[in-house]
Amino acid sequence: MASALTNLLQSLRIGPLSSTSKSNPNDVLIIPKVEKMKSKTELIEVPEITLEEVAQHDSFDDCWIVIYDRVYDVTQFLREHPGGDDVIMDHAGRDATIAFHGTGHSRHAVEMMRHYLIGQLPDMQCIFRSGQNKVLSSGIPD
Ligand code: HEM
Repeated sequence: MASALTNLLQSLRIGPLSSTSKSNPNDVLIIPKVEKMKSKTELIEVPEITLEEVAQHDSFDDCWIVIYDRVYDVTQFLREHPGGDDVIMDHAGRDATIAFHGTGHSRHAVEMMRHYLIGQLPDMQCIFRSGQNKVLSSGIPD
């Protein structure tokens, strides 16, 4: 059981630095910051983008939004969004978390989001995630 858990944590890249020591209290948990999934095995980090920078992208032809402290470029997606472009444009260049959450998007919709992920807010501007990836709401992207 313990090794199954260890394997799971290792496959998620969350685990003690040393794989040889058993439950050393000095082990440090490595928890990845925000990473964009390039393939199943390759993870790359996304850059920090401030709310001020996001605010510069508030038009139909250049639309960024913030959902759960992560920044998405939805310029192309706007046109194909099943809920319509207008509902996203209402939040262009700003935080859209509450509207996104309130709509009750499906798991499929949440998984789609990774395709549009371009960055994350700096820690100082995060309001839904803080510290070691603590999430204050449920049903959000991993
Ligand atoms: C990257 C961001 C977004 C993605 C990938 C996305 C994706 C989707 C998808 C796949 C659907 C179809 C229903 C579902 O599977 O849940 C949907 C519906 C919808 N979305 Fe989004 N969405 C995004 C952002 C937003 C935002 C910011 C709003 C703001 C209000 C919004 C409002 C809606 C609405 C109103 C519907 C229609 C729900 C219905 O007819 O039942 N979406 N979205």
